[in-house]
Amino acid sequence: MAPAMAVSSTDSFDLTDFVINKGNGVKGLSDLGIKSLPSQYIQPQEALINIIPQKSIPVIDMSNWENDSKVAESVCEAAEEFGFFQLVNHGVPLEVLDGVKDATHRFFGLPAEEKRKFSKELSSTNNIRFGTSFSPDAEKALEWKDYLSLFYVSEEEASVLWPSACRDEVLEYMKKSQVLCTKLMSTLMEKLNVKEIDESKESLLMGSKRINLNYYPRCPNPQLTVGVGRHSDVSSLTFLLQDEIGGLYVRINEGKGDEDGWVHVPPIEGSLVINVGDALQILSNGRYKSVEHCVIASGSKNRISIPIFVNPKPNDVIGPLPELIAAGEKPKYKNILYSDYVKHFFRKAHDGKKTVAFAEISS
Ligand SMILES: CC(C)(COP(=O)(O)OP(=O)(O)OC[C@H]1O[C@@H](n2cnc3c(N)ncnc32)[C@H](O)[C@@H]1OP(=O)(O)O)[C@@H](O)C(=O)NCCC(=O)NCCSC(=O)/C=C/c1ccc(O)cc1
Ligand SMILES: O=C(O)CCC(=O)C(=O)O
Ligand SMILES: [Fe+2]
Repeated sequence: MAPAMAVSSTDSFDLTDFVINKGNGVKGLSDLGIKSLPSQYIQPQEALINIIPQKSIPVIDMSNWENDSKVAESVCEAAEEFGFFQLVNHGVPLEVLDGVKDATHRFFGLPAEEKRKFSKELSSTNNIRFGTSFSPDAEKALEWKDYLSLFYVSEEEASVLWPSACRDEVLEYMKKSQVLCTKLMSTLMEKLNVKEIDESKESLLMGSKRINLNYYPRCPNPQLTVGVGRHSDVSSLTFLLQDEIGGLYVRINEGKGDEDGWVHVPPIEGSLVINVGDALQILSNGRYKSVEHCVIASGSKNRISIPIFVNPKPNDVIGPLPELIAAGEKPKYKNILYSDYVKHFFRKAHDGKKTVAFAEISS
């Protein structure tokens, strides 16, 4: 449980009650105009990062996708080498991206009592969760982020249960990004000699979707905390839309001495950031790598981001694809029920790339 706290100026203030139970979130704290960071948000030194300013992740222009096979080649290379890249001219209309960003601001602008209706405690379904930090019960230090997480089941369910402040725009964004998703998955599979995405592959690669609306309000001491701690996603692929503020960092050359460090993912108007998640790392037997990333807090601006996590279905068993094993590869991962993998991820605080060890075959 997050420790009970006292804001230095108001000793009787119960932070857990205000932020978590009452649904004010860190946005509520920021809106109070607090001048210093409450102690619960102070992260240990190792959570803070060594930044390499001269390096970056690839930016790929997809305008020539149909006529130039080099574009698809760059996507596969970026997924193998970096696990993270940005796409421009990707075909998802810019109005749709703007629409979902506006809708995110609209949702977080609602009064706390309205947002709290979607909290774990009050929501009528586990498929919708408004919350703060990542896993407050498991964390030694809290993260400076509020979120709304929506697990997609059907249009019908969404139209009844999702918040009306953002529902239509979120659904439109999910729908309009589907073509891009299928294109990227087919290309990544072709490179592994998996020629056809049949029904069972479609399920493993993109059988379920979760979309998060993330809100990182202005923070009084941004360098002492994090927006999101170091983690890799448990998805197969993540499509991330960020606003113009910046703050997302990706780890490159993990474990390679001086080269090991973090690079910024600069906001590019109209772009989408794509990253490989643990499920695709496991399915590809390590060929595509999920990569650690984190978000630093901003001292001056309220930032939003909107990841679509494209995942296996919760009841799928994931493991290295049979085509790879048939071609003689030694499996690096066990077969594991995807929902068990995700529960393992959600049960602990963010801890870099450690989740994937849950599926590794020990040598
Ligand atoms: C196992 C799931 C996740 C939940 O199943 P459930 O048993 O019906 O639901 P529960 O509400 O009992 O959730 C179990 C636990 O998971 C956690 N959890 C349940 N959703 C959530 C939730 N959106 N948020 C953060 N905890 C949650 C939460 O800890 C919760 O415990 P508790 O708080 O005690 O109820 C199930 O939906 C499932 O298998 N989903 C598969 C598809 C899926 O969601 N994949 C995850 C893609 S998300 C991803 O790649 C990255 C996400 C991410 C997110 C935040 C970050 O900072 C960084 C990364
Ligand atoms: O806000 C961002 O840029 C990234 C968020 C993220 O990594 C996540 O939600 O998994
Ligand atoms: Fe992430």
